[in-house]
Amino acid sequence: METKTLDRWGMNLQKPLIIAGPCSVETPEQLDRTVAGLVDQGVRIIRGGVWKPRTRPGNFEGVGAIALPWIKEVKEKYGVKFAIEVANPNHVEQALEAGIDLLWIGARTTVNPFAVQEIADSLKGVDIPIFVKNPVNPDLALWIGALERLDQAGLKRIGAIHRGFSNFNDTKYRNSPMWQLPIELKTKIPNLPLLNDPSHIGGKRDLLFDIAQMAYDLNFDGLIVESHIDPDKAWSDAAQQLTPDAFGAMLKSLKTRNSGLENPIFKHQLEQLREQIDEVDRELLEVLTRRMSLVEQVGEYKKSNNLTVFQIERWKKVFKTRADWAESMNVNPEFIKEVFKLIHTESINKQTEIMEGRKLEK
Ligand SMILES: O=C(O)C(=O)C[C@]1(C(=O)O)C=C[C@@H](O)C=C1
Repeated sequence: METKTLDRWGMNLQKPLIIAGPCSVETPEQLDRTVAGLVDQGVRIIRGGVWKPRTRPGNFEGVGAIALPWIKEVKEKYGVKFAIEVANPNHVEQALEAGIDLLWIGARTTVNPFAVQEIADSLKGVDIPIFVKNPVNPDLALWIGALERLDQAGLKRIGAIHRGFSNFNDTKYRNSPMWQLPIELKTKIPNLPLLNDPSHIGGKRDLLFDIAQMAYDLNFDGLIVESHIDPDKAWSDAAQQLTPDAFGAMLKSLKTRNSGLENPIFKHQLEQLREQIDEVDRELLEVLTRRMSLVEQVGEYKKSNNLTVFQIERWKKVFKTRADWAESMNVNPEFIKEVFKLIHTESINKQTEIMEGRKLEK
């Protein structure tokens, strides 16, 4: 898909692009005071939820279209641009009529191709920047699919927002970052502007800085952050919103990184290290190939002696010892466990092929 990098969006946008504002627009006063605070911190694009899709009914679901004139007012008063979430063509129509500058599609909408297509159709012929949040589930194809629907509708300024993924196992984050997914997205669509949403990943104020710094380290194009003039009294997402002052302080402490290799000395050192990594990776592959050849020999033995492919006692031992070895070598045992789970799955597949005398479908 074709999309323009941020510097070609024609709105004088620079990397890092910063969007901040309340989770929900609540009252004209709350909006005005929050925007005033954020403008003081140098923020030029404000976010604010008008329609809020919530997981369960009975929670505050946004004030709705009555917020649109309030938004118009702060836009004029402070000269800011405004971004809101749209979940259906009706929202799109009202947002465009109200002169909203940027749109985003939320995580609960991205999961539904029917809904995304309807939004894309309602935007045909309209030239407005639009961001797509990742779907709630870690499904890269669904995320890309939503971006492609907008691309096919003719939108040229499309971006993505990484807000983390639902994961019942994760106790630290509200939504697990699963950084490998935005990295894969960027690898597949390098031009795509990619923002990080530390508020929804963290769910708690004190986690935001580390998440945002990680995003900067990974060369994200910017941040979208929830900020409220009085976070503890916020009608939604109270625990994860920052005051404009706290947000300003966070922005100042974040370290931006260079993606290019301007310094020739550093470039040379990096190239040398990369050459060594190439070599080590080749060795790693050779070792894996050797291991797989042994596994295949075990497979032949199991076939002639009619033994099961999966040997639970041996597998438990392999799994435990490798994690212990990792610990003693100062390598993260959780990482090694994941590596060995993958290796074991491949062993099982290879031996099953040997047993059944046929290739398994990939
Ligand atoms: O020890 C075996 O029986 C093997 O086939 C090797 C191996 C492994 O990959 O380490 C593979 C499958 C078994 O479930 C256990 C271990």
